[in-house]
Amino acid sequence: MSSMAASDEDVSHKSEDPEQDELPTVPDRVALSGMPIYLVEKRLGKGGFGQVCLGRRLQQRRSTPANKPNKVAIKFESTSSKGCSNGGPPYEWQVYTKISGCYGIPKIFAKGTQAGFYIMVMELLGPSVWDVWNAEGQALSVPYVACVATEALRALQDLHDRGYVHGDVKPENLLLGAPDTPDATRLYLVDLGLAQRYTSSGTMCHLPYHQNPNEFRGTIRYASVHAHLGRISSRRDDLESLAYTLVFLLSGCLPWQGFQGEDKGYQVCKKKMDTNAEMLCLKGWPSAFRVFMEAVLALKYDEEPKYDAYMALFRPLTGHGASRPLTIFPVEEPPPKKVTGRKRARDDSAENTAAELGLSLPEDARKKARTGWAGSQWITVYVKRKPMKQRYHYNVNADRLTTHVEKGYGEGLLITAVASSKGLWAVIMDASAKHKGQAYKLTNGVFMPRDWITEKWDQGYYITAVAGSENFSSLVVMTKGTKWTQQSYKVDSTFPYEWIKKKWRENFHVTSIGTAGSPSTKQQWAVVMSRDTDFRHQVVEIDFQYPSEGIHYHWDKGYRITACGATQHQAAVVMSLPKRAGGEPTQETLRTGEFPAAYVKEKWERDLYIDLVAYGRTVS
Ligand SMILES: Nc1ncnc2c1ncn2[C@@H]1O[C@H](COP(=O)(O)OP(=O)(O)OP(=O)(O)O)[C@@H](O)[C@H]1O
Repeated sequence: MSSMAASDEDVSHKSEDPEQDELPTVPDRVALSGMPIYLVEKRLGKGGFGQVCLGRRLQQRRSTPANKPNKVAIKFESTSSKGCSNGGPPYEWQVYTKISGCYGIPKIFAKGTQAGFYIMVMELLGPSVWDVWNAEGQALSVPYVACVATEALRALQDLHDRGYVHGDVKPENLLLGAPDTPDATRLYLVDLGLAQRYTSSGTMCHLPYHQNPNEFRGTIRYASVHAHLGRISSRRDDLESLAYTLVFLLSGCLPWQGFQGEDKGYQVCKKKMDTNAEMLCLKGWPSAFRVFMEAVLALKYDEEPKYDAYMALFRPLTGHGASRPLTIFPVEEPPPKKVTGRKRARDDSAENTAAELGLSLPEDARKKARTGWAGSQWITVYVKRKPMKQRYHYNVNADRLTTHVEKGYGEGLLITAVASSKGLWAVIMDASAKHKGQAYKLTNGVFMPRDWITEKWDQGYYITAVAGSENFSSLVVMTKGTKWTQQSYKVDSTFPYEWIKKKWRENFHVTSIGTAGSPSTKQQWAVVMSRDTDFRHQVVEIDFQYPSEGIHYHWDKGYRITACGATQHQAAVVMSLPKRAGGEPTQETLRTGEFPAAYVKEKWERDLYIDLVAYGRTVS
């Protein structure tokens, strides 16, 4: 079973030296009911929670029944291991039972307990693709990697059809068959410790989308960006991990290797977002690898991957007949085309296959997919309201701010949203709130002026909007007469999701988000949470780009955006369900390079008013 966030940057990452291991001593023979006795011989491998040993049948038979072979692999997991759920057998057992017979998954002959171990007797396999990659000088040929691709895809297709995602696709979990057997060139997918259902077991419907930022499962090097961001697993995640695995096997490295430190996962995820398919797939490679990568990176949460089309991309690269490095799933193959100029024709065929199979992304979709460069934009959120007066000011210098705000106050307007871009301020004022008073503070180089905020809290004001600039100056707006009964805020260099979860349990909800700093300084988030709001439930969507997919998903479920903020690395959106169901306001969002002055007037004509504004990273 894999650890929660296994780090695997070291190339020589598996020690097989028994001197260095502190693993519990396993029995020297295994006798499970219905099975012959197996003598336990050398250790074949070990993982986070268990060890796998060779088992040799005590009384060997010349011809053995397929379900009681002479040699097996025996996986031992201590009954007190953390990997065993609620003191019961390892979770992986359940998964193996549910998916038995799946293509490319090793056979399980027996499961049982003996001498303080959960024991699983399984089909004996050979070295992993990682071992082969290492033995071959840390790079594998195109035909070899194309075979790995087709076989892994076929196995994943079957696994996904059974309602499971693997959750940890990587070279170490792709094993060849046992050496010196007819299966020695077959590929198997092992380690189902992180496998999860992505459909409900009863209805087989796709599980609803959800993001739990900070929750990570898998292996950092190969994990999908969605896994890094805590989105619940779906089929696209296995395919993204497979795409990274293929690049690793071909090139010998991935651009995000080498990050260290506490925020390694964050740095790796950011680098993945900053790297597009073209950057990963080197120029001389057949285009199938790039086309596959582009297609899987563009998959939606519940979209069914086009496995057959992906396999069709790689098949022509696997070689023919006996020259093929691995056995691949047999399909009727078209005769090889007669071509002149071999390399060029091969590349064209991948592009053509992609187009025929609907894999090529149209140019506009390509632009929306990971572009490989980070860009900041204005995010404005509009809400439908009864006609009212609204004013916006943008590119406002600190010296001019008071003049604009006091003028608005004179007209009976209050500040409802603020933002900062390139040292200048944006302020939205309108007549929507019927509050009893407002105060604001513009600081110079101090993000969130604690003393002033505390003083205003004592006078019955609550923070209703906040923004920060690159040099940590901040604009804090506090309003009197909200229904809230208590307020708390947190300033942190990473998005404080754990703190938010704790406060949710205390009946607080996020009511404002502000950010400050720049990539050259430290970036900071300020999240304000208030008690007794009108919200019933909240979710957070956070990404290294504007989290459109999550926003649309939650809009459909009745959630509306009620807070948003962005640093120059990430954008976060908080969406809420109101306590009173029904009547959710119409909401629209806009992302623009410049402040959307021209669009705002158009929106006003449709009674859509700016509700929230932020400036920060929206593009990857
Ligand atoms: N059927 C098998 N035949 C031969 N070797 C095997 C077999 N299954 C596993 N191994 C070897 O044992 C190692 C550990 O197996 P596995 O990944 O299933 O254990 P794990 O405890 O779940 O590991 P991890 O913590 O890395 O996820 C594998 O990397 C592989 O080298």
